[in-house]
Amino acid sequence: MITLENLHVSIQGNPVLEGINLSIDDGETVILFGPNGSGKTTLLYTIMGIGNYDVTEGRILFDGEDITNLPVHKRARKGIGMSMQRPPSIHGLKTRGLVKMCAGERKIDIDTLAKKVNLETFLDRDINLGFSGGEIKRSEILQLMAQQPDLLLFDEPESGVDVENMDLIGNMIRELLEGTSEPDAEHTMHELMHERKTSGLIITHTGYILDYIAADRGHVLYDGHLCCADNPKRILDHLKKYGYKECIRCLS
Ligand SMILES: Nc1ncnc2c1ncn2[C@@H]1O[C@H](COP(=O)(O)OP(=O)(O)OP(=O)(O)O)[C@@H](O)[C@H]1O
Repeated sequence: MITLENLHVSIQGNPVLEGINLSIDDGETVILFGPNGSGKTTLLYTIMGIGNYDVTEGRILFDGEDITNLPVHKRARKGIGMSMQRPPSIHGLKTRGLVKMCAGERKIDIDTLAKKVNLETFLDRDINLGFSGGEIKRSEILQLMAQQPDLLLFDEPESGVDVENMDLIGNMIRELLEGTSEPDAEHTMHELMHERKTSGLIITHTGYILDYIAADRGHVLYDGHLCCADNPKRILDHLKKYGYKECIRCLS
């Protein structure tokens, strides 16, 4: 699905990511931990192609194609979608309009989708304008439900979300990653899981999202370097017990 090869990224001449190697296969979900300022958001934005991030070395392959220099809309069309930590408000663009744009050529029932995330009364409001933290996250999920990307990037889906909204958002993220298929006469659940193509890369500090999804692998991004590859719940337990300072020992 996606491969990052020796990715070096700078912001205004300052190196932020230094030699990231990461592969995410079809249907795989990867969790990214890391202290504040370690470069996690930079990594997701660089994959999505948003902002002024300079890839100074290395490349990004999506389904085998080099997308390192593609603009964001082309990456979105190829099947990459992102939920930002703090998406901007857009004056003059209604939520309904943006959701429609996200769907592209796909036929969707916007009102029915909006109902699933309790946003049916928000469709005619300017995107994110005056939305609460939880409403912004639900709006991001709604856009992804319309887009149906093959690779989902989530930047801290739990931030600013209360427990009830976390339940809704967690379940919707699981649905986006794992689909809604139920086993039937022809397909076992095991077969359905292996037919799954949607992949995910999810940044989390708290790990709450791990209560909702079956993540395959976790990594820690420390000071622009990727370290640690393990079961994400085990990484989280270690981080709670020993903090990020232990990561320095793995890097050295
Ligand atoms: N537009 C920018 N201009 C200058 N520096 C930036 C810019 N964006 C990010 N940085 C810097 O790059 C570094 C990595 O930031 P990034 O947001 O990727 O970290 P993060 O790991 O996502 O942090 P957090 O967990 O706090 O969200 C930080 O030192 C940040 O200040």
